[in-house]
Amino acid sequence: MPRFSANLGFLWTDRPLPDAIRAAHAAGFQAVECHWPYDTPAADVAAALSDTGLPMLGLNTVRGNPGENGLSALPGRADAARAAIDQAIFYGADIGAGAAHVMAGFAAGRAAHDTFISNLRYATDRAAEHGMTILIEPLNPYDAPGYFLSTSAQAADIIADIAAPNLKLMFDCYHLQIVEGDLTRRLEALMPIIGHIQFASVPARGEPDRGEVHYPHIFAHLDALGYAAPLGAEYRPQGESVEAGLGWLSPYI
Ligand SMILES: O=C(O)[C@@H](O)C(=O)CO
Ligand SMILES: [Mg+2]
Repeated sequence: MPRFSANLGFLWTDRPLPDAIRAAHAAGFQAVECHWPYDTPAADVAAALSDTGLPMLGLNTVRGNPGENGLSALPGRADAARAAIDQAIFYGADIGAGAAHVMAGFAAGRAAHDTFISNLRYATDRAAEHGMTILIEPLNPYDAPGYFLSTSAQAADIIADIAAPNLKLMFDCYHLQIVEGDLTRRLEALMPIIGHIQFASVPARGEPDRGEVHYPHIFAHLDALGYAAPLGAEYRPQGESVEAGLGWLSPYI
């Protein structure tokens, strides 16, 4: 049976993060994940995770200055990128998070590639000290025009190049349906390097029971492939509340 993680960067954003964790638990999610939890004391997050028994699957490195979307592929910004990596890993270790998503940023070209590789080597080494995984995520060019990492092939090449056992692909079905499609075969092919899977309807990025992707098929197929980790519900609720749109979850709890 598929299991699900509530992405608290998009779900229950109307309340403090510890309360969002409790709401996810009450709704039947089996894990949570977040984007940028840094304004909340780690002890408060850890307490909510302990109270509910939910694991925190991951968090993101900070985006950087206004208008930026990550720092790790930006030439000349290694100090800031590595501070962001350290912050994510230390905060993640304090709350028992399994992974940190290292955000590349808006950049292109050889220097950006080399910078990203260098910062990812740093990140995988630091994360290994805490038993954590580093994730990289291709983003679609409608939501993130100019983002350095935009295809699964580019991510796979980087992962092969670095060859660290704790560097994995964040396969966001929403982004990759837009960029590449063929989700069923692509999930199968990339399974050896996938560290986390996220989903949302396409194109609206809402609940998964609408739009151009038939997620019951994707969820069942992943289950049949033996993928047992919780799948990340990273969507913007389209209705009155998160709870009002959770009909898609009920067959699984
Ligand atoms: O898909 C996304 O946008 C997120 O997973 C993320 O971490 C970058 O904003
Ligand atoms: Mg995502």
